[in-house]
Amino acid sequence: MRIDIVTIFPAFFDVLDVSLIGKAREKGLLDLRVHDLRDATTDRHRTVDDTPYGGGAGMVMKPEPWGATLDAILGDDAVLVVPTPSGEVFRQSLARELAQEKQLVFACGRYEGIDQRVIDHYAARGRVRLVSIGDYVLNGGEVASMAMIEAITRLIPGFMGNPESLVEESHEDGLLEYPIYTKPAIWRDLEVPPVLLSGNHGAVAAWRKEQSLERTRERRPDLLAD
Ligand SMILES: N#Cc1ccccc1Cn1ccc2ccc(-c3cc(N)[nH]n3)cc21
Repeated sequence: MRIDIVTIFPAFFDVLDVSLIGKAREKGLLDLRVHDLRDATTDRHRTVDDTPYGGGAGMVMKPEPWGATLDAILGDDAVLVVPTPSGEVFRQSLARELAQEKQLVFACGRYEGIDQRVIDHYAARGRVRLVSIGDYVLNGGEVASMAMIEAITRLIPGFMGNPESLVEESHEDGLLEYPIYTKPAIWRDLEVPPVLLSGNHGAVAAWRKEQSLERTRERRPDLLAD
């Protein structure tokens, strides 16, 4: 998979050189490129924003630098992902869907957002997804893109050392994951549930399923509503 990130803060993504994403890049599983939007500006001040038509507070990102940058990097079957507070909510199902794509391009806006004509132009020529990571307002698209990139890339075959660990995670089966424990068997007078020490795999599986259901009922009843 190829992932392109367009941002005015390219250094924000230096962290993607480490951890599993860094290893996936070394293994050739992931071709990740970060682009500085200001490199597509043509004025001395490398201007990327201007005042909004119709008035109002804040600044709007100019369309020209976006057009020049996206024209240069968008492949024919790329998906342009635009983080925004006013998008569809990012869930595990969308992470799984986007993990199947050949190229994702993340457009990280700042200020009050990107001139609408950029979205309209590329939506008329290809696939654009406007995506929110939750009902709260960030200062830009970088944090949202980082969260989505981590959720997506960990689903790429060969990315995680132990693919089994992906199966029983929260949200993979529509439920929250069960409680987990490791040694020691007793810690500060707190014991590990005896079933987990029983060696009875069937009983362990049944207990874990019940725990997932109970946890989901308590914390996220919305996930159980049809
Ligand atoms: N747009 C906008 C906007 C609108 C009003 C006030 C502040 C902003 C800041 N902003 C600029 C770019 C941008 C990108 C994504 C988010 C974002 C995503 C989620 N889930 N929350 N916030 C915010 C972003």
